[in-house]
Amino acid sequence: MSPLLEFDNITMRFGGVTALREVNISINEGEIFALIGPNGAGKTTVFNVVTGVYQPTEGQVRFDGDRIDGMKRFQVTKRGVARTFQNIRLFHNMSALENVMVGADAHHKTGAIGAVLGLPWHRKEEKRGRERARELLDFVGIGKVEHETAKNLSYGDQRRLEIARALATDPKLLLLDEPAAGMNPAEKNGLQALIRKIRDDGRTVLLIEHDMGLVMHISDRLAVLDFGQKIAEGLPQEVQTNQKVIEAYLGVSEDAS
Ligand SMILES: Nc1ncnc2c1ncn2[C@@H]1O[C@H](COP(=O)(O)OP(=O)(O)OP(=O)(O)O)[C@@H](O)[C@H]1O
Repeated sequence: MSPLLEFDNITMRFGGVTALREVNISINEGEIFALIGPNGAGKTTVFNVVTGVYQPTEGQVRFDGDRIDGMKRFQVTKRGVARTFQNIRLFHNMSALENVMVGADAHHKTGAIGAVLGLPWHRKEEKRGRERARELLDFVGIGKVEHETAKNLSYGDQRRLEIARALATDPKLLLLDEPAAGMNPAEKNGLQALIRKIRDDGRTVLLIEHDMGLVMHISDRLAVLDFGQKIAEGLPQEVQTNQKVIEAYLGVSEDAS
């Protein structure tokens, strides 16, 4: 089986800063794959390279068999990649339902003209969009608050809403940037179940997460970045006992032992 996402020797430089150095990552369809590493290791840069925010300085990114490095963000979205952000980015004064409907707009066929003229095709599409948004809110477990303004939702529900909005583009690959940040233990358990449900629904999940309990529990495989380099990759139990990883996290230099 060919991988869904491949990072082939990716280097990303910002002036004098090398955020990623010759990184190779290969993620299979249907996996829950985690990216971990200390602050500033390059994790968010990986997301930004995948989603077309940055064009890598060197290397290629392949998604579903095609090169996507150099594509614009909306092109990458259309190919089937969606993401959430470290800091929640919702339309705070819109309802939960509206937030998800906006997320689905990337896939609508009729544009502004259809909306202004009230064309039947557009009305049909809007109705379908509303139904789909409802399904997604139910799927992530917040169907009951569809009319609630986003800013009035609990923190955990806002995170779920962000996920629903990302799912509205019907992605093959969902990127989650620190989805458990700021969650209490009950919310984290719920999130874990939701991530599994997303995978069981036929999607692939790539997540950045600092909560090691969650990562070790939920990931099929993970990769560890440190100062822009991949220092380890494998099953959770393999990575957990890897000496390089332990040193990166504890900040022990190689010649200190
Ligand atoms: N647009 C940019 N311009 C300059 N430097 C950048 C830019 N984006 C990232 N960097 C640098 O690249 C390095 C990696 O940053 P990145 O945000 O990817 O790390 P991270 O692992 O996501 O960190 P954190 O866990 O703190 O979010 C850092 O040194 C950062 O300052």
